[in-house]
Amino acid sequence: MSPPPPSSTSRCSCCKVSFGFPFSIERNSRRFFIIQNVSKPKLLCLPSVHYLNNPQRLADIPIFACTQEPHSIPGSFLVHDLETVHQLVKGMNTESESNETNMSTKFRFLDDTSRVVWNDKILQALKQIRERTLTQLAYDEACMMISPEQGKFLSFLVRAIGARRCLELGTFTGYSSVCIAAGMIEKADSVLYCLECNENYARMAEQGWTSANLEHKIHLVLGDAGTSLQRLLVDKRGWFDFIFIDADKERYREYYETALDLLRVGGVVCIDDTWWSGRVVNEEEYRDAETLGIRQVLELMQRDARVFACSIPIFDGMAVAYKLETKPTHHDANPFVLSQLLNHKLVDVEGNIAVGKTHLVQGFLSMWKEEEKENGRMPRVFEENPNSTFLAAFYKQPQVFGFSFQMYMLQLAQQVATSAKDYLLRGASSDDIVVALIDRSLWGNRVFAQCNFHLGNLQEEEYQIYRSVYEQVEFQPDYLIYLDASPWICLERAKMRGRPAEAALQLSYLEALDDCHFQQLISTVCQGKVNVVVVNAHTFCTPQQVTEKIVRNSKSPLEIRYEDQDHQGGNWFLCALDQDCYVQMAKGATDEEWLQLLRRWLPKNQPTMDRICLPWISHQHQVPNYVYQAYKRLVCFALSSHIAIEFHGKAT
Ligand SMILES: C[S@@+](CC[C@H](N)C(=O)[O-])C[C@H]1O[C@@H](n2cnc3c(N)ncnc32)[C@H](O)[C@@H]1O
Repeated sequence: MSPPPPSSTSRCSCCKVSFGFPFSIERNSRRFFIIQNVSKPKLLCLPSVHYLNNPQRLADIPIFACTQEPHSIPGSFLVHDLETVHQLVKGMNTESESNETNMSTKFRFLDDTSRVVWNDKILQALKQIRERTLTQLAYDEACMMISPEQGKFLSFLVRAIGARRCLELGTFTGYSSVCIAAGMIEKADSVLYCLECNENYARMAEQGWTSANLEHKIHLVLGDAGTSLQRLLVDKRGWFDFIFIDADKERYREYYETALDLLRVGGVVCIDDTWWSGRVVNEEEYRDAETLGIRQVLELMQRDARVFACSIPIFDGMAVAYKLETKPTHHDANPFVLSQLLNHKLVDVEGNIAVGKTHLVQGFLSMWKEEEKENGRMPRVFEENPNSTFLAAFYKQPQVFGFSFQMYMLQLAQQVATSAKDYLLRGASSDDIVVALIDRSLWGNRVFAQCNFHLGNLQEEEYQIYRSVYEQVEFQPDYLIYLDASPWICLERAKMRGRPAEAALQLSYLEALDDCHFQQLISTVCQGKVNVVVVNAHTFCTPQQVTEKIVRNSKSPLEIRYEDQDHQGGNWFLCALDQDCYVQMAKGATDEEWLQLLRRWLPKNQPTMDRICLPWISHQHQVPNYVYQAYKRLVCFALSSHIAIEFHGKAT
């Protein structure tokens, strides 16, 4: 029998059965073809890669036909020509259905070996999931499942890298999740997080997990995958061994970027449907959001120095990438930041004296050096350079020089702001990279004035004069990068850099400054007019770390809420620590240490931490100094980690 003419559907003249053969790769990405006119429904599985290569030669397409799971079930077999398919459909070839020798020897080999990991319970559960999905859902929906050979491949990958911490985006009715969980090594803390937004699908998946006896390893996270990923980033950065991306294609690039953040070095990310029935390579005809989404992620992976990636021609295509150990380089972090986020922007870097602002802006500059070569122009740093004799005199006799020094600094800060704005204005229509970085601006100037007022270095009338002049200047940066470190650390750094003018710097002054910075930071975040990025600077932070935070903040701004009433839940902080611990935290803890502390106080079963309640404490409250210092660091840690804060007991 000669092959039917190319069309997306054809009807067999003798048996009147409709075949959904994908003659035209552009039109049909379907992978399963149910032949209906037979006693039991049959499944034909056409690996799309074959018709991608040679869509017209149907006789060359291997067609797997079976009653249950293709390739995994005894009795499935390989059909090499259409004639056999026709015979099958007409019931003329029942013999071959039970003839296992017809099965591809390669697939049999895989089946047998995978049995070690996939026990009968798993196989049975997979079969049920596939059947349930095909019978209970519309055909087009059911086609979203990965194929059995992909399932095995996922299971294999997971086992090969010894994955214990896995994540899946897009769970659907549970087929791929069972394959992944089945491949995970058996440890008490092995876990697969499944992100799915459709509750109906998730319930079906849960049935499958229970039948496969895997429910104890799987944690369902219902909701939008993008939002769930942001929550996971709070405390699961670099944590996952394996991530499978199979949710909405439009957002593949975003998912891939976040997945890389969540993945440990040596971890593997796997992306499904990357061939997309050939549409990804047909740019002229296919510009829909899904195809573009897949194309974008592939383009990114091709030039991504963070991974070793490869494309697997299995089913509708998969891309697999292994996360390499990379030193943060100029190349990693900034192309996006430069072109998409910071270009033509005013970026204000703030923080206490000696917290590491200059270190950071210099880091930014060296990161941009390559661009300078290409563009002939480069981001500029603007900073105040006060007269060092005057500065030293102020540190020695703050009450004498307080007002005059503050007004002098205000005038310098205004000049700096004007130059930075001019620079941006001049470069407004330029294609060059134009970023104005300010190493402390009017924002910080105001903090200093307020602090000197509180310390009695400025009189009431003097402070009023300062404020009336200050308020005449309009200044609003696009980004405010706030570096937080304890006053102890700032003092040590000031001593280390050994500027003569700072020789008389006192811890009490740095503490008072820290307090005023903190108050102003909270109120700036609450006002929500400026994009604030908070960074834990207890160790010098790199431009790459800051860049990551900027990217993150641009997607979801920091959040602080107030509750008028005092709330029991917020008081844990005050009774949580012993004195040693407070002192240690007050001096500056790493993000990891803060996380450990917070985890001790969270309900055991809460998988992520995205909001904390805290009592509102200010320097007026009667708490020991070390408690207050630790408290400020904790708040800054939460902001730097994108944990939303609910303050209790503070009037708004
Ligand atoms: C292609 S299917 C996944 C198939 C599944 N991996 C399997 O093999 O059975 C895509 C799934 O992603 C889910 N999904 C789509 N967009 C999502 C989003 N933004 N957040 C969470 N899930 C999403 C859909 O509801 C659907 O269940």
